[in-house]
Amino acid sequence: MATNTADVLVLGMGPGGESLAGQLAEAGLSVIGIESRLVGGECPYYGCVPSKMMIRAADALAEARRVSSLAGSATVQPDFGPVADRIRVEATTDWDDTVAVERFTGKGGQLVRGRGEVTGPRTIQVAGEELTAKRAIVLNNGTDPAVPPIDGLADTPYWTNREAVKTRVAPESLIVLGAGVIGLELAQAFARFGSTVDVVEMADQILPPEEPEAAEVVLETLAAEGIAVHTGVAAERVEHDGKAFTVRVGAQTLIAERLLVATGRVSDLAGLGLASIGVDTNSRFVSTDEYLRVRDGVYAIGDVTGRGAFTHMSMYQAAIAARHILGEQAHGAEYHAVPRVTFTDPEVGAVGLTERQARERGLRVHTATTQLASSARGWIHRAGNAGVIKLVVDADRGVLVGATSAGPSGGEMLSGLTVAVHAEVPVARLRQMIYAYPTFHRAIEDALGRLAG
Ligand SMILES: Cc1cc2nc3c(=O)[nH]c(=O)nc-3n(C[C@H](O)[C@H](O)[C@H](O)COP(=O)(O)OP(=O)(O)OC[C@H]3O[C@@H](n4cnc5c(N)ncnc54)[C@H](O)[C@@H]3O)c2cc1C
Ligand SMILES: NC(=O)c1ccc[n+]([C@@H]2O[C@H](COP(=O)([O-])OP(=O)(O)OC[C@H]3O[C@@H](n4cnc5c(N)ncnc54)[C@H](O)[C@@H]3O)[C@@H](O)[C@H]2O)c1
Repeated sequence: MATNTADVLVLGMGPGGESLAGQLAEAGLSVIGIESRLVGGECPYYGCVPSKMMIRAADALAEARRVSSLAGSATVQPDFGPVADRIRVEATTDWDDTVAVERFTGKGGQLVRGRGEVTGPRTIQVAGEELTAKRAIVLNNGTDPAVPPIDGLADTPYWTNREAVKTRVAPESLIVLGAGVIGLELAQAFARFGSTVDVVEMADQILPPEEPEAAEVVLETLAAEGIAVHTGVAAERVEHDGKAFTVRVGAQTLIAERLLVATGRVSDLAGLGLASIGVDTNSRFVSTDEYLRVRDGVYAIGDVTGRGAFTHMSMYQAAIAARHILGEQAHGAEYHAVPRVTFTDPEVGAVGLTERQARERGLRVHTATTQLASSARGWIHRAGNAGVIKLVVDADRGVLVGATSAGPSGGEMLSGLTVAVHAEVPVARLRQMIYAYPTFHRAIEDALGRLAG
């Protein structure tokens, strides 16, 4: 068996792995990146970027449909072709990672293509070769779509996000399993292109981890756009007759041209060989310390750490781990102000704890909510003004520990709230700030005024 040695081995080149490997190579370390599919990972080829291109186009259609209530008339004839072209040509170069590979090798890195398996604290086996790390190995293997064991499903040509972003046309009809982030973002985007959409969610609330008030405003908009959302029910059987899917959900039978499975993600820790370094492979995630160390000389970054499956988390952790590997002064990772945005319309921006999470932690909690539609800007905006701001305060410390901004630009509105939660700015100081008129974010001042104390 051939051997190859480098300072650092990076297993999986998702957004964090690619970034870390590049930083270390530029700093002069020898780095081998190991990637079985595409350098850059899920986000640029199957995730964030293509889905947001779909959403950008779908939002343009929705805005055009709002013209009639504001500015005369507009005729809307959706065509998914330009979106499919943009995804293929601009976003993914037809799912070819040559540019990303050259970016990495241009910094001095070496790429080994193949499925790697950890065989010890310093060794990874890939493509018949045993690679050895002199300084560290970094795990950035990410996740794959989870497919629930629903009777009949495995034998059908269902979509996950990976097939959905490759479609050339919006299906006539679509059933989506899972009303989480992926399910809802894609359900609304396709519906705006003319697909008839049913969403099936096992939990009683859509976007289960988020505030119920935010889920409610999203649900109202989805319903107004004709999307049928079935909550608190599970699909019991799936069939495909060569043309259409039939999904049995309780007493109902749903039929559609396509079925999208968006029921969460999984990582195969056992298949990755992590038992060889003492990781519990029955667990969903790999635990790390504040410098992203699993153990001495082994780091993990990204979705597999279970700290939030977001590109910004993977990149944040990559920067900390890279500094630590280089022996530079590094701040440890903090997770009290993790921002996240669901890019539905209304967008749901959220940071830190929800009210439920804060109460589960035993905090004495005050909350306040305000509806965007009744703010000055919301009233002016009119069509598409649904939204809510919710603040969660640790009453004993007088600081925000969580906040949600659902509405038009809910993700952009989040920035001020993220600063407040991250820096633990006292609520008393936030009340003394000036909020520009008439912005959506001025509604934060209204919510602060509604807080007790
Ligand atoms: C549809 C969709 C939309 C999304 N939208 C957003 C968004 O808007 N904003 C956001 O922040 N996040 C979004 N995400 C999440 C985001 O894509 C991930 O959090 C992000 O990709 C970070 O993942 P990662 O770095 O852990 O690894 P990944 O991107 O999952 O990459 C891991 C890489 O490791 C490789 N790999 C795995 N095992 C091995 C092995 N044994 N050997 C070799 N290579 C291996 C894989 O092939 C893959 O390329 C979205 C995800 C999806 C699916
Ligand atoms: N905008 C973004 O930042 C963005 C976008 C997409 C994905 N992501 C990341 O990717 C992760 C995965 O997304 P996801 O939407 O697949 O997972 P998710 O965990 O967000 O949602 C999955 C949903 O499916 C439901 N579910 C599970 N099994 C089911 C079943 N058998 N029938 C019906 N419903 C079922 C769950 O209750 C849950 O609501 C997210 O957690 C997020 O971190 C982020």
